[in-house]
Amino acid sequence: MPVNDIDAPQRVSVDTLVPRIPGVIFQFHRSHNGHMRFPYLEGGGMALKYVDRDVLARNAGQLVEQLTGNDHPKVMSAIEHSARCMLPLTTRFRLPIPTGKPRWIAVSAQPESAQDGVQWNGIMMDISDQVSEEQRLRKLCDTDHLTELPNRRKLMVHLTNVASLSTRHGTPLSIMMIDIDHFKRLNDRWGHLHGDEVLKQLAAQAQTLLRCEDMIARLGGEEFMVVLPLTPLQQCHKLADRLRQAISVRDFGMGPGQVTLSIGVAEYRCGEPLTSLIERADQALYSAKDVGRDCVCFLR
Ligand SMILES: Nc1nc2c(ncn2[C@@H]2O[C@H](COP(=O)(O)OP(=O)(O)OP(=O)(O)O)[C@@H](O)[C@H]2O)c(=O)[nH]1
Repeated sequence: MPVNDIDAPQRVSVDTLVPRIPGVIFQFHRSHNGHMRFPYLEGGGMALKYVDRDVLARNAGQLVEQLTGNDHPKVMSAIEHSARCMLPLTTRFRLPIPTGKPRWIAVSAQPESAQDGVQWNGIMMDISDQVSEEQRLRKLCDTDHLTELPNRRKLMVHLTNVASLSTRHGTPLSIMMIDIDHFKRLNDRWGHLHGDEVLKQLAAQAQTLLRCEDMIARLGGEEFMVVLPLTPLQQCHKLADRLRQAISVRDFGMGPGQVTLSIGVAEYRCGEPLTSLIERADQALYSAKDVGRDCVCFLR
């Protein structure tokens, strides 16, 4: 018997191994007329429990049509692109599960020309835990930990998107720059923890006054910004004043009138750099401070 026989590769049958792996190995076929099927689909893990392999061997159309949200067009376009360019198919989708939350499935497959169409050989893995972790980390990156509002980073991404829509469709877009007046004094008198509480309550109240398509973010310190799509300056000014008023009469545990806001508002000018828009709102905010605080200003 050879000395190193123990290191020799063991013979394991594929039939024994494949059902034990935490994923699925498959062949997927799409014919020229668009008919899709899985001639081979084997593996382990929980995702396979919820699919009928005999049905999928004949017709995978039903499975693809079950996909929710934008997963259906996303998967179809990934298949199309892979078939056209003969490049690897790499995508992810949510597999609906009858008994609970959909599972996130990642697909990676290599295409090859086949009789009557294209065939892919590949793997699918359940990546639900990984996706949950990604979502948790993304939320952490995008959120202000004290108020739980979106932070500056998240707001700038959002503002860039809505400004681009506004330019494309010629629709109005306004922003508010909000700053709490004499916040240092408030902290000094009532303590930093009470200051934190004011920031939290202000954030919560502002959200109740805004529409769901508006976004309020904490830029840092006692400064906030609101992005209001489909809103001209006059309407933004009115809303800012309503917010200013609501805060000025609120108690915050110190008696009314202790917390007031200065707000600068500005409307986006089609195609201008975002820095110009923010600069205008900032200058309007400085004007509000200059004229005595607890008011809303815009630049003429
Ligand atoms: N409690 C609390 N205070 C904060 C936080 N972040 C920044 N601040 C305080 O906010 C205060 C801001 O002070 P200033 O920039 O001088 O502004 P202000 O006192 O509001 O004066 P005006 O803006 O001119 O009305 C500072 O004392 C900061 O320490 C926070 O997360 N919590």
